[in-house]
Amino acid sequence: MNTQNRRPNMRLHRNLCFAVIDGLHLVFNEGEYADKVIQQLLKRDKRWGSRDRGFVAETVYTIVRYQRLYAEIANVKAPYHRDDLWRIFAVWATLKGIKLPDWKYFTDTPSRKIKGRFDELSKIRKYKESIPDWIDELGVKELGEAEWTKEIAMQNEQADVILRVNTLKTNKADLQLKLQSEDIETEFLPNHPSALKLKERANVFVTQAFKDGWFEVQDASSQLVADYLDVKPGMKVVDVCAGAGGKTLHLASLMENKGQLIAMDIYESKLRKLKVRARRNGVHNIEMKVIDSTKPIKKLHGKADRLLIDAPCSGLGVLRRNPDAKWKLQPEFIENIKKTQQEVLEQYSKMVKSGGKMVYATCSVLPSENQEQVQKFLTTETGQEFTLVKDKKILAYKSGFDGFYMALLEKK
Ligand SMILES: C[S@@+](CC[C@H](N)C(=O)[O-])C[C@H]1O[C@@H](n2cnc3c(N)ncnc32)[C@H](O)[C@@H]1O
Repeated sequence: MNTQNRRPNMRLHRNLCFAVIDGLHLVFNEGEYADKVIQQLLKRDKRWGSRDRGFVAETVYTIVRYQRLYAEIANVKAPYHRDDLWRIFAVWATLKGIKLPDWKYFTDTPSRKIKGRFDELSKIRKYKESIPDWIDELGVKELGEAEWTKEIAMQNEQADVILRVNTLKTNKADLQLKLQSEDIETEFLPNHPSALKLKERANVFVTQAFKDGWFEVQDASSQLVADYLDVKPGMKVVDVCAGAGGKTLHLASLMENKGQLIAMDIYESKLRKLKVRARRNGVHNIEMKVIDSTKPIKKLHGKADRLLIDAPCSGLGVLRRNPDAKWKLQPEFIENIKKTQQEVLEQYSKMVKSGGKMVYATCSVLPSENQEQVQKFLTTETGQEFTLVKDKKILAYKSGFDGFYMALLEKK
């Protein structure tokens, strides 16, 4: 785990630590999203170099990841007073072996006691991995003790940055060279035909290659979804939970910009983001439709060669990217989202034409959101028209990438 990543030579800088404390306050006490908070924090001081920015981002993320463990060791309870946040920070720094400066926030920090408590609590998974009791129980129930223990440990690791090359504009080798010219080293990933992995973290969004639409940032597991749908140029393809279009853009590349790609979502704001991304990617064949009634769906009944249902889910496969989800998720949300998953399968699958195919995917590792949903769907009246061709369950601890599920179904 991260806490054993000791950095004894690191010096703490006051303004960076203040930024971390402010960020933790916003995430823990104001319920803001960690990624948004970090984005804002990094704009705070233009003089910060990449190391400073890295410190702020990584420290906030790590403390959010290990909130329960650190708060327990620091003996503080939410909502956290500013002094409590400093105590949590001191726990993080002590466990990393960082020498605490003589600032007033750190007087009387009991370093030996902190290490002792850490050793004790590390024997208990819900503290060690810093998860609410109910998520721990759910994980064990769904995946079994052994598998869950490994999976949740991996879900606490920092995720690699993976790019997907936009083959409408370039190829992997040229992208690699172009990034190299901007001091960003990458490597290819076996079994992921469009992926490049960054050897070291870097802000890729400021590169010319990104501005020119040569790549998108997309995890390696997520990149397998569009491939799974087996699209061909010229087809009519519907991406019905398109969001901001990570997978829509990939589908457009695989379709070589030929054919019709309909991106739908219940939120217009998300589709607007897709519009901007599509322009940068040089994608011309996307039509966007907001689902504001059953009408746009019914109009497409029996029309699609391919359908992607990238369903809303618990996100329990992507905690590495969204560590705050551990604290934001609620059991009722998961129960409700499972109902939505059945509904979207039932309603949207009607868009697939006879002989057409559909992929149901989630970024969750829970069988109850994945294979069990597909099995349940296959027993319904609509589902009986489909056969399951294949499915893939990706666990982060086995793959090294996000936890994902995808099932390919064919309409008879
Ligand atoms: C997993 S996210 C999609 C991510 C996106 N496909 C991507 O690759 O970037 C699920 C999406 O489903 C949308 N959604 C939620 N309920 C929906 C519904 N009933 N019908 C259609 N879309 C829905 C959400 O707004 C969200 O954008």
